[in-house]
Amino acid sequence: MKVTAIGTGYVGLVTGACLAEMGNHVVCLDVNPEKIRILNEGGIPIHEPGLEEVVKRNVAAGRLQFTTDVDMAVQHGTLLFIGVGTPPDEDGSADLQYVVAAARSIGQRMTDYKVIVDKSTVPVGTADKVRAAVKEELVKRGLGDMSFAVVSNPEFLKEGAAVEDFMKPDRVVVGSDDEQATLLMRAIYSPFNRTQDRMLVMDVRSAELTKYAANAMLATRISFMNELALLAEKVGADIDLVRRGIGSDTRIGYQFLYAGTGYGGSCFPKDVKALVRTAADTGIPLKVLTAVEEANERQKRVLVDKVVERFGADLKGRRFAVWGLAFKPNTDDMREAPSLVVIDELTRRGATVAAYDPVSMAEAARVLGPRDDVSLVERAEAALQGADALLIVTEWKEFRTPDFDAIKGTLKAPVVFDGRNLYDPKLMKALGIEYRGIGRG
Ligand SMILES: NC(=O)c1ccc[n+]([C@@H]2O[C@H](COP(=O)([O-])OP(=O)(O)OC[C@H]3O[C@@H](n4cnc5c(N)ncnc54)[C@H](O)[C@@H]3O)[C@@H](O)[C@H]2O)c1
Ligand SMILES: O=c1ccn([C@@H]2O[C@H](COP(=O)(O)OP(=O)(O)O[C@H]3O[C@H](CO)[C@@H](O)[C@H](O)[C@H]3O)[C@@H](O)[C@H]2O)c(=O)[nH]1
Repeated sequence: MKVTAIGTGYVGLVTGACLAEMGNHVVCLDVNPEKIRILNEGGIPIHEPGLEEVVKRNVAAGRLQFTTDVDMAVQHGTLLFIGVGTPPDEDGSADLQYVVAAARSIGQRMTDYKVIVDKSTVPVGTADKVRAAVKEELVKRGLGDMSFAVVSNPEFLKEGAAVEDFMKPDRVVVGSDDEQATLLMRAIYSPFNRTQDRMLVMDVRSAELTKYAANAMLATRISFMNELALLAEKVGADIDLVRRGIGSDTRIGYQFLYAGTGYGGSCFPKDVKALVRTAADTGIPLKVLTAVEEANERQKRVLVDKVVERFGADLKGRRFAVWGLAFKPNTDDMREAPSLVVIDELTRRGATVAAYDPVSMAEAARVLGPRDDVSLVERAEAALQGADALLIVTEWKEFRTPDFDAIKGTLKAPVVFDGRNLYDPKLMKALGIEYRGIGRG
């Protein structure tokens, strides 16, 4: 099939590459010429395990191309996947300007039947807005009768595992009110659907809400555990044992129950906000979700609260090693990363920071800019030099079994604040390391 992916970010590029891998002919369009230049020169603008191989293979096979040429891209696809950003607006609602712009650019150029697929995370009712924008452009061209469909197909991939998630989805949600479009969606997803039928076809509004419901549920689990971790500390319990204890109940399950430094990334924070906003506008305030967001804001500060408890509120003259800058492992993405709050809170109190991350050093340099109070170092051990304590913010694999002797020998005093509960408190005690995790009373 002929497919166009509009937007070559995490969602658009992964969608385009994975659909090409299944034999489709895919054109990926972006308005950012720099991204398209990198892709056309064989590079990948984001860090995503396995993506480079898929892209290279399909470019070489002539099934995948990248362009800024909107005319060509719109003409090419029968299915046009919109995967552009939907950042939070000032009031927390999703800013739909990029989605609507993409829709208009289709309406301004299409000459035959198209299925326009909303893959971006968008509030209920967006498909109607997309339909109206396309129609308006067609009417301007005197083509008001031209047939097209708008389908909702929210994406559930996780960064750091995007290719794997796309290739082996738990489910493919399709919101469609158009029979022909549903058939085409079934066809495009059939290779991902072979062992069992993973496709859930529903009405458009339910599909749009499903995406927010999934992220909100996962964020709720995390905030719930983070709050419980605060309680565990006070009552002398260990949140990790509590996690195992409840996760073993199949009704609860083990996933997304890790207490930490708060959820970050480009999705949970903005999607929780947007759903809270939609609900408030509708007159159905979501009280649980409002609390989820508040708990998360507090949680991002918990690690520094522990530093303050140990070293005092005035951190002038202190230096801290920070391990982990990306919002989670296996990505270089720092959008809404808890590390940014940790660094801000430490430096605001007068401390200096030496930070290390296995892949997001370039992104960190871009996001943080040149600063006297933050140095980005090339090796984890280098961050420890002259530091009063180590703070672990992201649970990269290479931090799981570090050289504890080196940590002890290099820090000014052996103090570790572990925002991801990577180590056994008993082991740390035995090693003579002062250790503070999350929720380990
Ligand atoms: N990142 C994720 O893990 C993830 C997962 C599921 C859903 N989503 C949702 O998917 C959407 C995209 O997220 P992302 O992380 O891939 O975004 P991103 O910021 O990485 O990429 C968006 C891309 O769209 C491009 N773009 C903007 N307007 C355009 C236009 N009119 N035509 C062509 N290209 C245009 C931008 O230049 C950018 O390259 C969001 O709604 C997000 O909530 C993201
Ligand atoms: O037990 C857990 C699990 C996750 N997190 C944090 O939660 C955030 C989000 O993690 P994750 O969900 O793995 O990453 P994302 O790439 O943001 O993926 C989420 O957001 C995407 C965009 O909507 C969805 O497609 C995915 O299904 C959804 O998991 C990160 O800061 C994690 O550190 C925890 O604190 N504890």
